[in-house]
Amino acid sequence: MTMPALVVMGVAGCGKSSVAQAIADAIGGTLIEGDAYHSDDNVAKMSAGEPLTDEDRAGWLARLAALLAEDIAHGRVPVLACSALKARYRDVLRGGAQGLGFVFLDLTREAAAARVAARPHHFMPASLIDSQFAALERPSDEACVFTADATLPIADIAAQAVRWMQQMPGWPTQSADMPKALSA
Ligand SMILES: Nc1ncnc2c1ncn2[C@@H]1O[C@H](COP(=O)(O)OP(=O)(O)OP(=O)(O)O)[C@@H](O)[C@H]1O
Ligand SMILES: O=C(O)[C@H](O)[C@@H](O)[C@H](O)[C@H](O)CO
Repeated sequence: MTMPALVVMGVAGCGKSSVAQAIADAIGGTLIEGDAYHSDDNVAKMSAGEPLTDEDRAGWLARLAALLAEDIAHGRVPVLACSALKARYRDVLRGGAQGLGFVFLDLTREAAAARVAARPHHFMPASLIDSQFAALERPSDEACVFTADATLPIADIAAQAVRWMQQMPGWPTQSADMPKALSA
């Protein structure tokens, strides 16, 4: 089955936005920054140090699934940065893109906390890191998942992910020419 789109997933601070951007640049894909689609209520909740519930995330995930479907319908290859912490959240996203691939950025709690604490102006407080790990269901036995060591340099993670996508059956030939920056 063709992999029509990719989600870069994991807990806060794992590098979703940075890696998704690097992959989108490498394959000529379209970046979707999932955090930009949280409701004001969700952002206010996280800013106040309260974890989101399944209910809080439901509308957000449905919107992201619709965005994936829309991009694919327009012939684009979306690369979505989205926490997608639970298996059922990933299923909602798959609803917008059958055969959706996932790059899971694996990071320890300590490393995630250090990264989030180092950017105090972001809406996500470091106090929410424990709740991120409590919610996380690792996508170990799901289809089309590449797990990356999130402590590697961003360009290396992106290069590994692009190589993984390129060996997936039916991956569009447009990604066959890997930019020099990622081919080392
Ligand atoms: N592989 C990496 N090595 C070192 N630092 C990184 C790496 N990836 C990301 N970072 C840094 O960690 C911080 C979080 O990165 P980024 O915003 O990409 O993560 P994120 O998962 O999208 O976070 P969030 O969802 O919480 O916004 C940034 O300061 C970024 O520069
Ligand atoms: O599902 C969630 O709890 C959220 O998407 C969080 O993961 C944050 O939005 C993100 O990581 C920003 O720090």
